[in-house]
Parts: sequence; C-alpha cells; structure tokens
Amino acid sequence: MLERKTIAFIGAGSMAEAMVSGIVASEKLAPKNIFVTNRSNHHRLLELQNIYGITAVKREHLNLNSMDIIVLAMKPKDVETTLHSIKNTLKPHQLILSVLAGISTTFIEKNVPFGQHVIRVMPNTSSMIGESATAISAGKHTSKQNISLAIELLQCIGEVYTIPEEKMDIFTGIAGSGPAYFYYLMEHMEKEAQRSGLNSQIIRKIIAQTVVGAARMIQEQGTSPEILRENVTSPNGTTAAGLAALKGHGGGKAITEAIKQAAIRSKEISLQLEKSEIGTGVIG
Ligand SMILES: NC(=O)C1=CN([C@@H]2O[C@H](COP(=O)(O)OP(=O)(O)OC[C@H]3O[C@@H](n4cnc5c(N)ncnc54)[C@H](OP(=O)(O)O)[C@@H]3O)[C@@H](O)[C@H]2O)C=CC1
Ligand SMILES: O=C(O)[C@@H]1CCC=N1
Repeated sequence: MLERKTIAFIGAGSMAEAMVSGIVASEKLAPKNIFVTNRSNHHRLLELQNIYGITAVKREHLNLNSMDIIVLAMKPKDVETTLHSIKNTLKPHQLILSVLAGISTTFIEKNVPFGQHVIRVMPNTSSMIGESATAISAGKHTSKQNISLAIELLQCIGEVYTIPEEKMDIFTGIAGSGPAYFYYLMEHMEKEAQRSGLNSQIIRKIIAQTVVGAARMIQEQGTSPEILRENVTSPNGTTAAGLAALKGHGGGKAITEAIKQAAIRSKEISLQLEKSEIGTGVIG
C-alpha cells in the first residue's frame, strides 16, 4: 500500500529527520516521494535532501494537494497558523499525521475541513534507526484503510501501538520523552566513569552496551524489570550498595515524577491551545 504514496513533512527539525531517516532506510518508499519543508531555514532543507535523497521544497512550492500523507512536524505553538495556511489546499481522504505533543485530534479536526482523516502519533527520536516505540490514536473520521496505511508507514520507524487518545499524554511522558531520561542517566554514568579514569574511548560504548543488554533482556526473556534487578543484586554486594544510594537519593521517585510532569505538560499544551493562549510564548 505504501510503495507509491507521497508524503510531506511540514517541519524539518529533529523529529522530522528521525522519521525520514527511518523511512528511507526501510526502503519501503522512494526517497524522492518524501517531501520536506519548513518556514525559513533553507540550508536545513538542502542538508536533509543531501543526506537522505528526499525532495526538499520551499513552503510556497509544496503542492500539498498531490500528497497522500501530510505529517505535521512543527512545534505545537506553530500548529494553529500552519493549519490555517494549509486548510484550503487539503483534499478529502488525505491523511494528516500529527506528531505534535499535546495536540488533540479534535483540535486538528476543528481547524481543517470537516471529515478530514487525522491520526495523532507519538514517535520518539529512535525512529532514526527504526527503533521507535510509537503510539497512534485515530481521529473521528479516519478510515480503516488510512489507519492501516499509517501503521505500515510507522512500522518503518519501529514498533507501533494503537492506544486510546486519553492515554497519549502518559505515553508521551514514557516513550516520547523517554529516550531523554536514559540519555540523562547515561550522561551521569559517563561523567563518573571519566572521573574514575576509565579509558574515555571506550566508556561510551560500555555504557551503551550495558543499556542495550538490559533492554534486550526484557525484550527477549519476557521477565519483569523487578526480577531482572533482583538477579543482579547479590546480598550485601556492590549492586545492593548502588541501589541503596539510588533509593536514598530519591531515584525511584525522580523517575515517577519525570513521567508525571511530562504527561502534565502534554495536557497543559492542549489546554493552553484550546484557551487560545497560543502566541504568548507559553507553549514550547
Ligand atoms: N524531538 C522529539 O523527541 C519529539 C518531538 N515530537 C514533536 O515533534 C514536533 C517537532 O519537534 P522537533 O523536531 O523536536 O522540533 P524542531 O524545533 O527541531 O523543528 C521544528 C520544525 O518546524 C518548522 N516549522 C515551524 N513552523 C512551521 C510552519 N508554519 N511551516 C513549516 N515548518 C515550520 C521549523 O523550521 P523553520 O523555523 O525554518 O520554519 C523546524 O524545522 C513537536 O511538535 C514535538 O512535540 C514528538 C515526539 C518526539
Ligand atoms: O519535548 C517535547 O515536547 C517533545 C515531545 C516528546 C519528546 N520531545
């Protein structure tokens, strides 16, 4: 179904690039059928064109009417003006995928012609290497065929899960923002390893391998993180000492709070938008 489709990314930032990279690597779609545009940074468009062989176009030259799929990939604060500028060029049955944190399908549906097919998507930047954990929630008018098309496209960038839209905020807190928590942890592991004089050439590889190994144990053994943690922890051993320090410094609570606050922020973005506080610089 995907092979002959055309897809346009409106927004050419980190998330658009991560998705483009994963889609191009999957070879499910000809790179020239992937169009990318932004508002002003022409240099960025050329960079993406050179790296991925996709078609970079200035906003005014993008013929949205000829696209099968349109991906909204700008910041949430820019969505309202973007929808306003494209709504008269949309075709019925054309699929709009929105990767914007906190922006509901209802909001998008209100700002495009009635009956438009919309799907809210939450990928993460591991899309870059086809390893995203992506959630989707379809809008009111989206056909089964377009849902299947979206799943086929998003499987090019990793695993796809269909969830109720009211769970999108918490999913964003866990999987959309999630890579950043692990990078933060890894940053701290790296700093401590460097302070202890480990060979800096290999520290990063060691840490990455440790994280990959732990994640794959969960994927491949089907065992809970709790059991796996217990298996590492010898009584009165090194891990017990490390975990006691982690707990003593509120490690568990910090993780819970990070997820909660990210989910709260996702909800807040949509509430602010619905109250038309957009443009005040509050929404980031
Ligand atoms: N980064 C991540 O890990 C994830 C991000 N997301 C979502 O993806 C979206 C983009 O995030 P990210 O890529 O990090 O952001 P960036 O700031 O890196 O990119 C935003 C892009 O949007 C462009 N843009 C803004 N307004 C318009 C417009 N009206 N028309 C066309 N292009 C426009 C900007 O270019 P210019 O200024 O030149 O117009 C820029 O290329 C956000 O909504 C975010 O919630 C979702 C999941 C994960
Ligand atoms: O930080 C953000 O708002 C976006 C959404 C999920 C990851 N990055």
